[in-house]
Amino acid sequence: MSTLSEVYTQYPLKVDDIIPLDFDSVVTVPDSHAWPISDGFESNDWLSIPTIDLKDPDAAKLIGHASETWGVFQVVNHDIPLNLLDEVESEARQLFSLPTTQKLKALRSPGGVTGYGLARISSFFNKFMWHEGFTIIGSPLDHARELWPNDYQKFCRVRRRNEVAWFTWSCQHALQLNSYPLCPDPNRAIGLAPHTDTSLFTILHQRISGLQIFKEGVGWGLVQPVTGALVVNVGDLLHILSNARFPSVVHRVVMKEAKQRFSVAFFYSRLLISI
Ligand SMILES: O=C(O)CCC(=O)C(=O)O
Ligand SMILES: [Fe+2]
Repeated sequence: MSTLSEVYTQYPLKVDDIIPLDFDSVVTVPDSHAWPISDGFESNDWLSIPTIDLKDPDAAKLIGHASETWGVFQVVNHDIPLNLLDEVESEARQLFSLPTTQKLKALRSPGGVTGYGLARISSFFNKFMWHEGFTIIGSPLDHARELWPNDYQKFCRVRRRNEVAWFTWSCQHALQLNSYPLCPDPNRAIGLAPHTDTSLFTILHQRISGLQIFKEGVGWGLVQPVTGALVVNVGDLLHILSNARFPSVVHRVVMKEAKQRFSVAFFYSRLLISI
């Protein structure tokens, strides 16, 4: 079986599908980033996805049920310190606030997986998204050195503490930092176009609303941010391994608040333990 890195090397992207817009330099949404108005980005409906307390004795049963019926749920009481989530977001904020020329020093290579750039799904759409991302697999040391030549250790330390806190068993994973800059016309732009994650499952931290889930028979609805909660969604691998018992949830990001939005996603992939 090929690894993700091998597949990406075999199918390199065009550089245009990697370099984000210089968001600070635009006052209107350029045509390249303007999506059809009919896509309903302005809807403010909330979806009441389940919130599960991990200290609840029935948590495992509730997770199974939520995964089958929704493919997505939120968890609270997860024991990941809230100050660590704050610290990771603060590092993301500092990274994305760097001047564009600096960020481009850590640009993902055309056949690469890690570094700064547009979402990998960009090449599947004829419009660009209002998004910039930074992907970490393993150590981000080389990219961090490019971004902060004199102060790269702090970023690596926070990333390492984060990894230790989030990963209680051994598996392949990627950490994705997402930034959705302030947009002059939020109803014409999309943060991330509809997609499913290729992971087994994804764990996401969002503080500001914008994540929407597509629910069959209901349509698009926002996932309400709950302080300290993490959003967990089923990805394609689990969908396949469970013989479609757990649906890989279709989701997107719309521009909802007049603030730059950040999110942190962990993509859990192949488990290295035998089950
Ligand atoms: O920013 C979000 O809320 C979602 C991010 C996401 O879907 C992704 O990184 O795959
Ligand atoms: Fe996603």
